[in-house]
Amino acid sequence: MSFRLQPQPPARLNRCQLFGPGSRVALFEKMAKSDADVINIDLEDSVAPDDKDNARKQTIQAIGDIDWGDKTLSVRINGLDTPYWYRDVVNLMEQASERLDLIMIPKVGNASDIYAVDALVTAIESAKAREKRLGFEVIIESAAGICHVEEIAAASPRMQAVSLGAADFAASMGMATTGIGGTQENYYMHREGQNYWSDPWHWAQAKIVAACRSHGVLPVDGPFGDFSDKEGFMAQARRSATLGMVGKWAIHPSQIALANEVFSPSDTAVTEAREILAAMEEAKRSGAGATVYKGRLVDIASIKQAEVIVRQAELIRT
Ligand SMILES: CC(=O)SCCNC(=O)CCNC(=O)[C@H](O)C(C)(C)COP(=O)(O)OP(=O)(O)OC[C@H]1O[C@@H](n2cnc3c(N)ncnc32)[C@H](O)[C@@H]1OP(=O)(O)O
Ligand SMILES: O=CC(=O)O
Ligand SMILES: [Mg+2]
Repeated sequence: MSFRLQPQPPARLNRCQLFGPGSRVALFEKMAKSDADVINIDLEDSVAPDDKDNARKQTIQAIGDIDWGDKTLSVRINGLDTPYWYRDVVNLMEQASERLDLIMIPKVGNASDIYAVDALVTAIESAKAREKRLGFEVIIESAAGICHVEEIAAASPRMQAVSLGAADFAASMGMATTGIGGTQENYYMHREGQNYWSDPWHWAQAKIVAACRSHGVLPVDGPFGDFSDKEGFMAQARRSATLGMVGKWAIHPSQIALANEVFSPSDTAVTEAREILAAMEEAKRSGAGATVYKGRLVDIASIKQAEVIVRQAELIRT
């Protein structure tokens, strides 16, 4: 127990982050018109090395030219282990319009990675008299990243969100799979002739959620590679939402509606949350700390649970 209150994460929607390569300009308008809350233009792994300069130029142009509406606009820069990242940051900060909201830093391993990017961004922001403070989101996708996730979440006041990147994470951990997220064929318990599939991503997700919630940062589930498997995507997203994550990436437009559905509380859930708050108000008036709602215990902790759902519903409505 701590006397410090848990900080609130940024009050913005992050149900779906739609990715598209910075080298595919034809996708930008489609991304802008989509129903995703966050747009991630990628300069990293979906862009071939020979295309990096061109993708960066096109991305900078599109940030200013395209009407991105009220979406959160983010660019994924290259990793700090490449020769590209500093040029990504310098050119974005010197040349892109202030419409840019966030940069996403991939493959972060510790708080010093964030510190290095923060130092560069802060210097350019000041030199160029940029008025809007750029935010950061990062991907946890390595063994080092998951070991240091708490210091990473706390590394800068610019930090807004942390995603789990299942593909690189699996590679870094030496996991025996080429799948990106979801159920893994060989990860099961066996009992009395039956196999029961378990969730290999669970512990990493729970660790990310705890680090984010401790430091007022949004926890997000990353990519689900098989975009033909809608049920698999939904199952993965529902598990993430149940653990406390606020959204999931879409690597194809067919995944946007699925993510929005899972990460928007249903009308029934919102009605129930409001009824719990009303029941607790009534209990408080009669001097009780606990009461019964639909045959089950609700108490002061239930108020906080219900408030999470009501707050989310209000964000969607505004
Ligand atoms: C592990 C990681 O790091 S994941 C993050 C990095 N990866 C990415 O950014 C990849 C993002 N996704 C893509 O590049 C593409 O969706 C691909 C390569 C997977 C598939 O692309 P395509 O073969 O063009 O897909 P498909 O033919 O099914 O597209 C259907 C429609 O959706 C459009 N579309 C495809 N991808 C996107 C996208 N990311 N955003 C918006 N629209 C898109 C297509 O232009 C097409 O539009 P049309 O009907 O007007 O012609
Ligand atoms: O960058 C994302 C991943 O899954 O790797
Ligand atoms: Mg990755």
